[in-house]
Amino acid sequence: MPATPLIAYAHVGKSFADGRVVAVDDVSLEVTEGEFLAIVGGSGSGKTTLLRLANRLIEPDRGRIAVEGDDVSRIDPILLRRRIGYVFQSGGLFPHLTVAGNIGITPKLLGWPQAEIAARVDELLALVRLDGAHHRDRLPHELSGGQRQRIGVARALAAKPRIVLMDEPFGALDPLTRDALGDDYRALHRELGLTTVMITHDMTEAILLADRVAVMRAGRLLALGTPAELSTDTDPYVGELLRTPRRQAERLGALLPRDGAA
Ligand SMILES: Nc1ncnc2c1ncn2[C@@H]1O[C@H](COP(=O)(O)OP(=O)(O)OP(=O)(O)O)[C@@H](O)[C@H]1O
Repeated sequence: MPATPLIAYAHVGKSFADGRVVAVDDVSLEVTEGEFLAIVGGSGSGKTTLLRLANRLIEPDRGRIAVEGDDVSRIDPILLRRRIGYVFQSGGLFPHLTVAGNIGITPKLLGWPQAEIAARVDELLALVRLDGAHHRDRLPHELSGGQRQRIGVARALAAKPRIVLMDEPFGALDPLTRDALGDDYRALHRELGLTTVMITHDMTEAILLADRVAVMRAGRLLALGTPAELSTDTDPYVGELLRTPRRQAERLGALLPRDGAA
């Protein structure tokens, strides 16, 4: 018997503005355990809406969504969100809470003992490669953008979720930091056995990090597959999305010396 998908969308639809804006249009999609799925697509194609339907930050108009086999409409939204880590685009940290306060917020809400929370905060800081003694008591504005995103990841992992949703987590970072964080997160995903759904605008990032890529356009799921599968997709938009990273790599290859030294 095939394993139950950790997230399953079945014919899900969501409109805004009294039905005038169709954000998600009849999307069916299953995310399997241990999978890293990237959602790509242009601005306004419905990526964030699709992601937020999974943890009930947005409610669907049509269709059914199941998480770990349970229909989400029957799970209390607060309890559901404690089961699913969520990483916001800009870190989404509480500005008045320290790093430790931010990371420990869900365990605290879950009633973990203080000592256990403190130990978990240190463990998570080490996991996202930040020095605990240096960072634990800082406020978010005392951190760099990359450090804030690392704290955002640590906070999402605090209550040991099996599923992590990420909305353009590395989009606002410089390319080197973005690359390092992407690689580090991918390693965490594997080590911790997570199931991850990540929105990105960047097809190169999607190809490098994800097992499968979902392409959204005008609320529809246009294509879904491994990068190799998508590279043979006959849809012109998908073809163009896939060709862009290769074309850029070829242009860079032609412009830069082989060893990368200027
Ligand atoms: N709360 C809302 N009220 C009205 N319209 C909304 C709302 N949320 C989203 N939309 C609209 O739904 C469509 C899909 O939005 P969504 O944020 O899901 O797209 P996206 O692909 O994540 O875009 P981006 O990449 O720019 O973040 C857009 O046309 C957007 O304007």
